[in-house]
Amino acid sequence: MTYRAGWIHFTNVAPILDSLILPPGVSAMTGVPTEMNEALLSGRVDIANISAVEFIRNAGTLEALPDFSVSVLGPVYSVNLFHTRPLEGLRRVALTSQSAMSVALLEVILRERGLSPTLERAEGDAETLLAQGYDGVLRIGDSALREWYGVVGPLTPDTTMTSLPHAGRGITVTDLAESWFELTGHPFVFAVWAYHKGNPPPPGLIGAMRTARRDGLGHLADVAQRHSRRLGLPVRVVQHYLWNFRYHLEAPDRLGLREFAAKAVPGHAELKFGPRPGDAVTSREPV
Ligand SMILES: C=C(O[C@@H]1C=C(C(=O)O)C=C[C@H]1O)C(=O)O
Repeated sequence: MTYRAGWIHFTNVAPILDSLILPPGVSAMTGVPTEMNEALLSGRVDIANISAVEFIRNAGTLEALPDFSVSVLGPVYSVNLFHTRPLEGLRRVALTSQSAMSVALLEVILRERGLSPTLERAEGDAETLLAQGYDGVLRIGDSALREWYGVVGPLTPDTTMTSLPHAGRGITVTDLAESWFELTGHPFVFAVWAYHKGNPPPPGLIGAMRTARRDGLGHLADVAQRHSRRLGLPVRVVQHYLWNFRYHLEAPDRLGLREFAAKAVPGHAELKFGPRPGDAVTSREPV
């Protein structure tokens, strides 16, 4: 029987997915985070990189690969609240329906600051929605990265990219992963690769994913070059964006994930991960 994989195909997963060669017996489809969350939970796919908050909410039935994540320590550049008033003055915030994780993260950040603006689902780019009367717009993924650069760019050759939140054109960009770091000092885990307990991916798929990640991270300049053309962004911006991610769900990432789980989904079931590379079950796989 075919094992069905579902991939969120944002640029931040390119260092893993671009050179992935699926082993025989594995199929793949792609979509935005909320589509992949739904596809995994409804059983239309067997494994997917899903919003970490859905993994936490469904921890009773799901398990995650032990060494794969989309995480950052500090700014992420592509999970952004674009706003025209200070956070304390926000009244109406538009939320993208593509994302579960960023909405849950925004709720935690607002709650920690004692803020409770009206949150509404609304689609469109940040500047259009701001012009329509929203004073905050939450955006994720490639379009959020492009819109961030549209607000703060162009970077000059001596600009460093380490001082968010950024502002420009009357708009402030609050990077939610940076807000999380300021709040907790932990990395923020956006995605994990989850599957239903009892239905783990074939070892050949996990091995192929590890090989692809090693290849992608080893050739990051090429990945950045390719995607900078597609995104219409300078190569150095895309390269910085990509090398800033943490793809291995290491101990600090797990700490951040657990901290987020405690804040966002109190009473959740224990988070379960598959065997780590080197454990008996996967010891035949390349690491
Ligand atoms: C950092 C990002 O992470 C993605 C954002 C997700 C979400 O918002 O639900 C889910 C998976 C991540 O890969 C991004 O795409 O901007």
